[in-house]
Amino acid sequence: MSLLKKTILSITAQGHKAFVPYIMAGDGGLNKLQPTILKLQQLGVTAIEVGIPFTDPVADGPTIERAGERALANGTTLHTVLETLTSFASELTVPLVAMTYLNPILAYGTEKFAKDARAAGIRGVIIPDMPLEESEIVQPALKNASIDLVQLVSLTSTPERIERLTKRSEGFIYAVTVNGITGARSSFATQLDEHFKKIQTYTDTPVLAGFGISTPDHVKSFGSFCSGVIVGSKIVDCLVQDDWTTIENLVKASKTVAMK
Ligand SMILES: O=P(O)(O)OC[C@@H](O)[C@@H](O)c1c[nH]c2ccccc12
Repeated sequence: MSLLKKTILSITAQGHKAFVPYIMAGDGGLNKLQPTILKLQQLGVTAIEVGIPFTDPVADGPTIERAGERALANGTTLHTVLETLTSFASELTVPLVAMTYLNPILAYGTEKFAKDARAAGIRGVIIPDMPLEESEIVQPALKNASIDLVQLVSLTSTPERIERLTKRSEGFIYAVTVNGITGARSSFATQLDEHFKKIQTYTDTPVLAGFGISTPDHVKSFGSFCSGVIVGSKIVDCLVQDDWTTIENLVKASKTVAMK
């Protein structure tokens, strides 16, 4: 079993929920990356999703898009992100998951990417613009480096597709909670619990909810019917404002969820 999957399952076995913050590497400068990651792991997060800035982030809402623009403006590249992560990889106690579009990986070279990413502490990759049918482009190289390829399941996927994505997803299943792009939201569609429970019937790989989650109450309500949550835009905002209290309260909520 992969480290990522094992890590999440050990959290749920303790009666807690996984909490995976998303950060944009290079937002505020790459010298912020090490202190931010070390502080997040100290707060007890399960894994950290590290975004690689990209010029054409089609799945991203305004908060993450602007964070990416700031990171690109100060010269952040996939290369410099991996180099920075590698410089403190020995201090990592949680697995990192890279969120990147396909182009930067292809430009870097898939074999080299997999090897360097692994040395940087990356144990999973999310590539939102790469359809399942094309995963052969990167999967063999990732497999060689023991890096999971995490699949995104959308609300509008057909049941057959959901089953296929779920069975192929490694590490965890990224279940998207809304139709649309990333960004903090105040409310969600009803009956999402049925959708999430259905996804979990196909596999023992944990299902995590992401998109829009931005309050401790969201963390608790999604956590009541899946294995945990991913929080992006809200974390990115808090980091810009240096608001660690809000981040701490979100993490705490994942440790006090009651299963329905
Ligand atoms: O920002 P939100 O709504 O909290 O959603 C998480 C999301 O930002 C993060 O997982 C992510 C950032 N960019 C993505 C692109 C595709 C899928 C997921 C992502």
